[in-house]
Amino acid sequence: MLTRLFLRPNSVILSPTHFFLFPKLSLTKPTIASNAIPYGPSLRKGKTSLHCPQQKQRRWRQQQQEYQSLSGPKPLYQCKEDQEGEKEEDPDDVNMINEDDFTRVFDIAALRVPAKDCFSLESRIRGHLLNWPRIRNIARVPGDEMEESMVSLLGEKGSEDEENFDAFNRRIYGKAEGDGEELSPVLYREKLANEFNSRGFIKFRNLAKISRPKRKKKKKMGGKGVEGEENERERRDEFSVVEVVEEKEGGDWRGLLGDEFKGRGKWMGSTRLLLLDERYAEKGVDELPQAIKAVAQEAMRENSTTTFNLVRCKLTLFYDYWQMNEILEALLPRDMIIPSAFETVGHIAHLNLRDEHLPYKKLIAKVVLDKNKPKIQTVVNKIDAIHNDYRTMQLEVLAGNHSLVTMVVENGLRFHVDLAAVCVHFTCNIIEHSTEIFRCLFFSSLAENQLKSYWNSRLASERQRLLNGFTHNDVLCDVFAGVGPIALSAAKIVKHVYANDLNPCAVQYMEKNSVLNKLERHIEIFNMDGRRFIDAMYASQKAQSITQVVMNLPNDAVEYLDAFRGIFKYKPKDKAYAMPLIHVYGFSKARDPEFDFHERIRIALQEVAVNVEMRRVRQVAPGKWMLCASFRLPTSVAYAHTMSRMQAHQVKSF
Ligand SMILES: C[S@@+](CC[C@H](N)C(=O)[O-])C[C@H]1O[C@@H](n2cnc3c(N)ncnc32)[C@H](O)[C@@H]1O
Repeated sequence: MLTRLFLRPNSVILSPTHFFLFPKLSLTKPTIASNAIPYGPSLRKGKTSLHCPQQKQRRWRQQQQEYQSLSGPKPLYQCKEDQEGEKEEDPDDVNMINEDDFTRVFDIAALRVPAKDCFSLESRIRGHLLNWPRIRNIARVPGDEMEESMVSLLGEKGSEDEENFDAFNRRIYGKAEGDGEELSPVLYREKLANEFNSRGFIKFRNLAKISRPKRKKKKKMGGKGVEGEENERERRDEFSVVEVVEEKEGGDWRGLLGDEFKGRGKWMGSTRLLLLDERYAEKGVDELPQAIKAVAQEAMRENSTTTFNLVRCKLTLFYDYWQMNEILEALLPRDMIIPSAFETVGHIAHLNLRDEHLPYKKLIAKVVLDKNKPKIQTVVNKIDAIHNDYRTMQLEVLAGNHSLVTMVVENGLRFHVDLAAVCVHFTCNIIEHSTEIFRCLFFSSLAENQLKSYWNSRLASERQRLLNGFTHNDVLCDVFAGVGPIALSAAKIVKHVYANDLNPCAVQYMEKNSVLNKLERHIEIFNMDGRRFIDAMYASQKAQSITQVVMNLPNDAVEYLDAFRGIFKYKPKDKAYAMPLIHVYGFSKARDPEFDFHERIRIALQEVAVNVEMRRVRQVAPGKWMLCASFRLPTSVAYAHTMSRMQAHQVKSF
């Protein structure tokens, strides 16, 4: 999977000496005058706060340290972070990110409205609401919540009679309906029995549900059950807090909207805050737009008990609120390109940092990790140029855990990919190095210096397209199968698959993955050179059954097409063999990539393949395309008696 971020020069104005040290900037002043700042939330706006819990904790730690230096003996309690704080400051140290410095407090205004009306009001005045990304326009008011069932027991707001409280009393203490006398235990049990049937409560449906929770809904972490939803809500709310700092007296509202808008002396029912657009932060009631007043008046007319209040609020956005690019913009030097994308393989994020990023690699990785948890657990970066035939390069774990064994799920199948054995650095081959981030990985451990396995998440949709062309009558040959994303997915569809790869580790993983996905009976796996594999397949009885061949080694696959020359040369010509449909991948930098690729196919086959279906898979670098050509093997090639120049060369050198 590719995660895209913004690609733009860093626009934060920081002094060069402060570039990395955004956290060391003044905590009390916004970094830039807010009038120069665009609309919406920004780290360059708002106030930093010394009153949020994290800030308090930090100050407490500072005080502890001061105390230590003054009084000599260490305090009895010293937290782990304090101990770590004694280390010398390392610019590479990921702890350089001080999350508190990303806390911003914004003064805003809000309408305090009855909870039951908040959604309809929100949709009617949406254009005047805050509408900040990831911040809900409707906020809860801590302390004035009451359960719906409790409210219905207490009765409608404003009703003066005591009846509802009697009913409430009766439910709790088991009093009789009319006289309020307490029931005898026998009568009370009988009354309760009437309220049950065999499946649970009749009157309290919700209680009945609680008493019989559905098992599936009991999932804990991230599940979509009741608990999962609650966790999700908590998580979503963690990055921001809305607090009411001042309630405007209702006098103004009374003048504008009627007598009901008076101060909140007693509990008026559950309420919600409708967060108003930032431009109304300092406005009074009479300065609010006519549209808001009209909606309030109308709601008032419809229900005389409805009340509205204009309140001043503090919206605090924490480190968790800001997106990766915003944090990096603030941390990295001015004019530096913000790392724009990373590739993921299971729980691992792979960065391809430029040289200029290297001094900040741990910082960048920490932000990537923080902002993509829990899916991403490890962040790695290429640390060396591609330097051999296999175009291997070394990767370095920058942040998170060092586990590089991961699992990728594609097409409902699970694929184990072992990115390295034990060492922090590991070698990985890529098909082609370019300015673009990371293409294909052929991972291997440094210790063994051999390929581990290959995975390219970017080709998932291409693989799907290919799979759509297979039917259960097909027999497939995957010449360069890797750990088997095409071969194993196809094994679910087609009659049989013959899969091959030169890399023994890839083959080992392909075998493991076939067992893991219970497909071992539908696939036969080989470990040999692609050209030999084609020869072996067509020299055997399997030749007649093969209907499709996939050749996905984009740098070289086309050169292997010569292996198809003469595959049927010893077969009787009168027997009509079905020619396989070949899907071959390749790169082209030519101005006309399709023509160029067609030419290379023609040279390898020494024939012109007709009806070639050519498509551009994706652009892998500026001016460079990955292509896929699908064509039926020409009969003249299959029955050819002359060898291709490449085959002849091979025989000679052998
Ligand atoms: C681009 S990967 C394709 C893997 C798989 N088809 C996929 O989509 O993930 C190419 C694979 O070809 C293998 N390979 C490279 N040279 C080979 C050769 N001469 N014969 C057979 N396999 C080879 C590599 O080990 C690698 O796993």
